[in-house]
Amino acid sequence: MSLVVMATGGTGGHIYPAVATARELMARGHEALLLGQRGGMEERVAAEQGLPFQGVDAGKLARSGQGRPDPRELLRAVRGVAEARAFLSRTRPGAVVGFGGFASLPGVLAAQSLGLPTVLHEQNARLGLTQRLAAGRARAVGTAYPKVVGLPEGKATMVGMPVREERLPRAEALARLGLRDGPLTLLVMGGSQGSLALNNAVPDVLRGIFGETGTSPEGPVQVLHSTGPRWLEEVAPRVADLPWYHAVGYTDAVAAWSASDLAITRAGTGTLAEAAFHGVPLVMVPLPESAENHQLHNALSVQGAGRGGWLSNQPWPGGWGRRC
Ligand SMILES: CC(=O)N[C@H]1[C@@H](OP(=O)(O)OP(=O)(O)OC[C@H]2O[C@@H](n3ccc(=O)[nH]c3=O)[C@H](O)[C@@H]2O)O[C@H](CO)[C@@H](O)[C@@H]1O
Repeated sequence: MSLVVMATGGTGGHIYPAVATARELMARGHEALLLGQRGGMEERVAAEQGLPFQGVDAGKLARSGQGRPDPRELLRAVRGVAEARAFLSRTRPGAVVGFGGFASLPGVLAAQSLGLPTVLHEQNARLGLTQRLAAGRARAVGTAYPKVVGLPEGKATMVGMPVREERLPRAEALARLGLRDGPLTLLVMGGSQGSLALNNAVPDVLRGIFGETGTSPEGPVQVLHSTGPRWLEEVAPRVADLPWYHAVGYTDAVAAWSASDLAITRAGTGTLAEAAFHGVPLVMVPLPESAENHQLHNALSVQGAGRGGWLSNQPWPGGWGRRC
C-alpha cells in the first residue's frame, strides 16, 4: 500500500477524473489524496466526496500567444511549488498523478524536483500548457483520446477518461432533482463553470419550441439547466414563468445524467465521457475560446460515436464508441 497524490484543480474537467482515480486506487488498497489550490473548487469537491485534501498556492501561467504571464500569478505558482515540495518531502508518496490545469502544476513540478515518480493524465485532444511543461520528465502520460495533438509519439498510452461510475434509477434521480417522472427530460449543462452562450440562447429557443406549457409532439417536456453558480441570478428570472424549466446554479451530475433523455452541452471531456457512460445523446456546442480550440477537437472525436458511447477506464476499441 502506498500513498498516491492527485495534483488537480481549477475546473471540474480536471477535478472529477482525479476523484474517480483516487476512488479506484483506494478500492485497490492504496491511500490517495487530492492536492490543489487552497480555497479552489477542488477543496470543496474533495470535502463533498469525502477525500483528503492538501491545499497549496497556485498561479495561472499565461498561455502562449496571450502575452506575458502576470508576475503576481507567477509568484503564486512559485510559492505553490515550494509549499508542495514541503508537503511531498514530508509524506514521500509513491507517485504523483497530474491531471492538468494551473492548480496541478505545483504538485507535479515539486514531485519532479524531488525525483518522485510522476504520471500525467491529459483529458483533451490537445496537450494543455501545464502538461506540456511536465511531460518531458513524467514516467508516462495517459490520454483520454486516441490521438493527442502536441504529444511526442511513443510517450502516450490511451487509458480513457476516468468517470464517476455511479448510476441512479431514473425515478430516484428525478426525485432527488425535484423533477417530475413522465416528461421527456432535457439537460442543459455548460460545464463546471456554466456557459454564457448557452445561458443566453437556450431559454428563449426552448420557450419558442415548447411554448408556455412545455409541450412537444411526443408529450410534455421538462428542462434542467445548470447555469454555473455565477449566472443563476441572471437566468432564473427569464424562466420564472415556465413551470417546466428548472434553472439551478450547479447540479448533482450523477443524478442529472441518470434522469436525462437528451442534453445540450459544451464539449469538455468530462461532460462527453459522462454522457457516454450514462448513454445520453448530446447536442454539443464546443467552447470556441477553449485553449487552442481543443473542445472542437474533442467534439469532432466523438461525433457519430452513437448513443451509448464508450466505457470509462478502458481503451476505446476501434476509436470511439462502444454501442450499448
Ligand atoms: C473553461 C475551461 O477551462 N474549460 C475546460 C474545463 O471545462 P469543464 O470543467 O467545464 O469541463 P468538463 O466538461 O470536462 O467537466 C465538467 C464537470 O463538471 C461537472 N458538473 C458540471 C455542471 C454541474 O452543474 N455539475 C457538475 O457536477 C460535470 O459532471 C463534469 O464532471 O475542462 C475541460 C476538460 O479539461 C476542458 O475541455 C474545458 O475547456
